[in-house]
Amino acid sequence: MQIQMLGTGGAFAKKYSNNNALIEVEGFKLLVDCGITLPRSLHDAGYSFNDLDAVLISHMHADHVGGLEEYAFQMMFRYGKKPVLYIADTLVEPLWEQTLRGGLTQEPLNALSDFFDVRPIKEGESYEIHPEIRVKLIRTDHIAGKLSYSFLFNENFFYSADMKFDGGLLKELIEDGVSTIFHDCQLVSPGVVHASLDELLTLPEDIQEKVWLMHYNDNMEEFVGRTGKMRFVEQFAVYEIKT
Ligand SMILES: Nc1ccn([C@@H]2O[C@@H]3COP(=O)(O)O[C@H]3[C@H]2O)c(=O)n1
Ligand SMILES: [Zn+2]
Ligand SMILES: [Zn+2]
Repeated sequence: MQIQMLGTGGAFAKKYSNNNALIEVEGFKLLVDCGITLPRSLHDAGYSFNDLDAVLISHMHADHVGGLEEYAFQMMFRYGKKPVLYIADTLVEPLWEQTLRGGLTQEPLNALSDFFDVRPIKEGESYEIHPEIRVKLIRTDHIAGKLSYSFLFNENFFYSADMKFDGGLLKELIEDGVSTIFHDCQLVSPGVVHASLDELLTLPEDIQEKVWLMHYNDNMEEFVGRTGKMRFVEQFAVYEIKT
């Protein structure tokens, strides 16, 4: 599968767009998270919302869901379609009640399912999004009292939601055959609600070799050469992931 980051920035980054991605297999395009800057970054990458086949959501922060209102409106009023939305079953209600309802509600439209073809998925179960794209949600720790789910694609590509450092999970994933990890990274410690670079540098080198850093702040260039064996993912570059 191919992955192109439409943005690689942290929530407050201005040089880099929100940390959202496009996964593509055989022409099928899966958007991974849809933040505030996504409508612009999707356009800059040469795509329209109508080019997307589905969206997958990790958690309720605006850099991950803030572009969904425009996605819904464009699909309804410009293209006359309901986009397919994969989301944890536990986040379906919060996405509507706490995030989208204010902007999208209009008589007689007053439910998430009026705008999206909602496909709720359960943590820990494998789902086929496309014959060549399977996803499993792994609940990972981000903010107290807030659910957040990282993604395991095709049993061997781990894409972190925003998450605190969890070295035990990363070691387990590698033991289970994961060969590529895209991980959020707070460059300056403490990480607080993200994995910090210092924490990620405590990983053994054979794991670091498999780690690509994303969701970074505008000072990323100061850290080039200071990330051990880990590499930065670059906005708009296309990466081929062997799965
Ligand atoms: N307890 C919190 C909550 C949030 N934040 C910051 O707000 C951002 C929201 O998007 P994010 O990408 O999860 O990153 C969060 C922190 O920068 C934070 O630093 N501490
Ligand atoms: Zn974020
Ligand atoms: Zn977050």
